[in-house]
Amino acid sequence: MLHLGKQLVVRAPKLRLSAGAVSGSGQSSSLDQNSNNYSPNRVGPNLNQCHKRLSSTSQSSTAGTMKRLTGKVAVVTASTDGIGFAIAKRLAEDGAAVVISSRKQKNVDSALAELRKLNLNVHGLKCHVSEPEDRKQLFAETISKFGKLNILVSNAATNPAVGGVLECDEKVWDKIFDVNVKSSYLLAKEALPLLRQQKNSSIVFVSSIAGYDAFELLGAYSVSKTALIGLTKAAAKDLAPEGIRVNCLAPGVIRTKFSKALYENESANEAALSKIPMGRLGTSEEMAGVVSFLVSEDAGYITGESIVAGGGMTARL
Ligand SMILES: NC(=O)c1ccc[n+]([C@@H]2O[C@H](COP(=O)([O-])OP(=O)(O)OC[C@H]3O[C@@H](n4cnc5c(N)ncnc54)[C@H](O)[C@@H]3O)[C@@H](O)[C@H]2O)c1
Repeated sequence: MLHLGKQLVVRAPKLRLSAGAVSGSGQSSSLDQNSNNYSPNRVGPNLNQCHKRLSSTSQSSTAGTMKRLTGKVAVVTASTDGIGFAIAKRLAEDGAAVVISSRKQKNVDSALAELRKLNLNVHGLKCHVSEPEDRKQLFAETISKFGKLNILVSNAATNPAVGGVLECDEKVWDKIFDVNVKSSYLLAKEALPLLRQQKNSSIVFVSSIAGYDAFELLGAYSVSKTALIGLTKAAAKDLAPEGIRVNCLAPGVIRTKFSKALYENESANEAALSKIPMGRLGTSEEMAGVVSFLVSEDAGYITGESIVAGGGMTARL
């Protein structure tokens, strides 16, 4: 399966999809329960203390989960829609100040309005990730608005054409690699001096399940996503001694406007679902939850990892 940009392709036996044309031929305590005599007052002081400790641990971890990113500042690219928007929203809900961006100012404005209605602490600007001046401005405004940077999420991606990897036109290849890979590397490189100034900084690259097993009609895109998994590992090793963690999210098939051709077409939808053991598409919010975990201190000992969130699809690889 796969999505991308204006086009979407599901890899299933004899199935081909694109946004424009779809065709395919188918393929309480256990003591409570176990003893009628149980009562906290009758089990002695040690167990009572244990109960108190457990209950205070669970309260504090709940509170920590609710606002686990308080005090952090995050930049999320391509974050006015889809998975990027959900990531920005979730990081802000978890307490971070978040800088959103997109290639179009009007998309930035409407996303900011939506997030601010929720009382979230956000700033936004136009950023085409391949433009050096835009990237420079992204970090400059992050510092002028929020004073620091702790988290970079590189989410922008493109796929201008479908086809097998060796059928890919050189210009298309360059465009895919420029946006998906080179911009991710440059964003990380340019964010690094800022991330180095903070404790517990981290980077998340958004790859794809296609990075593990190329979608046949999205060859170059898939290879670009494989490169991000490699970039994650290489950068993680370099930065681990400094305490900067680098991880990767590899979504499966996620219900965004780019996967519309799937869920709006019955046979395409069925073919896609047959490839997903959980029997449904993922949601942007589920992807955001993984990123929120990866950039939080709950993931403090995790670096160089790519987390597949694909409804069990990798179990079939
Ligand atoms: N939706 C899925 O099924 C799925 C599956 C696997 C991976 N992903 C990845 O998740 C991320 C988000 O995907 P999505 O489904 O929300 O939609 P998407 O894949 O289209 O998101 C990519 C976003 O990047 C933006 N973008 C493209 N070129 C840009 C540039 N030069 N500068 C700035 N922004 C640019 C696009 O406008 C778009 O909003 C992407 O990296 C995508 O490859 C998505």
